[in-house]
Amino acid sequence: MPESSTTIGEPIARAKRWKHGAIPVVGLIGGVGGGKSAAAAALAARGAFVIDADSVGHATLRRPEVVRRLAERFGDGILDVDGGVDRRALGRIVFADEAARRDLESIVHPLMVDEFERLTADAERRDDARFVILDAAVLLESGWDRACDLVVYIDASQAIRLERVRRSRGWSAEELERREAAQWPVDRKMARADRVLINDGDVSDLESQVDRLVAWLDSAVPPTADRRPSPGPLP
Ligand SMILES: CC(C)(COP(=O)(O)OP(=O)(O)OC[C@H]1O[C@@H](n2cnc3c(N)ncnc32)[C@H](O)[C@@H]1O)[C@@H](O)C(=O)NCCC(=O)NCCS
Ligand SMILES: Nc1ncnc2c1ncn2[C@@H]1O[C@H](COP(=O)(O)OP(=O)(O)OP(=O)(O)O)[C@@H](O)[C@H]1O
Repeated sequence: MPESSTTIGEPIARAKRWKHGAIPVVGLIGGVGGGKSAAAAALAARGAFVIDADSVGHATLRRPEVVRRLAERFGDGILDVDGGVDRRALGRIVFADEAARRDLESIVHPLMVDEFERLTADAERRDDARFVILDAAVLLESGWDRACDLVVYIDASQAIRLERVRRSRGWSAEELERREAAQWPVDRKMARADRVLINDGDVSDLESQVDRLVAWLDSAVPPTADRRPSPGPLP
């Protein structure tokens, strides 16, 4: 009997085709409130392993050494009654002052990147994850796209985004503007994307585009230096 390269019952190692392993890491970007997290939830329901950068950021703010460094830099006014970081108070400072935001990012981003790497390695080890989604509004601004294989942009008009964040988060137009001013213009972000999903309709419309995105991702091949996938809407 010919010698088999694998033993029955032994998992067949998946080939490392992408930057981190057998499955691609897909960065999810878009304007504030455009629906990245909604798209990520639909992708998770279709087998994606989702890394939510906002949640990773929130967990980082709970680390005692981070709380201490932030209080040293921004004062005790950013602490809540329990001595944790009051995100509203910190947000008021950093979305009004670029130097302050850069200081916050220099404290939390390196720790967030460590966590992205840890979670990505976890996902690559699992055999049930179809791809990794890194849902991160500031993916391009922070250079995190360099760790991604592909980038997908979730588009929605400014008016729709404002209506959504007003309803879901109680944000004013000024709050949305302050956060947008801290990010690249939407056109610049979209120009970097390999694929664009239009999220101006209802959730079922978004989900049908996510179905097409998943089919496209399943057949995607790693881009090379001289060959990126042609950017544009889904087929
Ligand atoms: C400033 C903080 C305390 C405000 O907390 P808050 O609960 O109000 O907002 P949350 O973290 O949920 O972010 C909501 C949205 O704000 C925008 N935003 C958050 N941080 C930034 C930033 N550094 N630059 C630009 N936009 C940002 C994004 O669109 C994000 O999706 C918090 O956002 C933070 O610690 N930011 C630094 C870490 C970071 O860059 N996180 C964003 C990862 S995408
Ligand atoms: N197609 C849609 N129809 C109705 N509501 C939607 C749709 N897409 C997103 N929403 C809602 O709009 C709000 C903002 O969406 P979401 O949180 O996904 O945006 P985001 O791009 O992740 O925002 P951020 O930039 O702050 O991370 C949420 O309450 C979400 O449920």
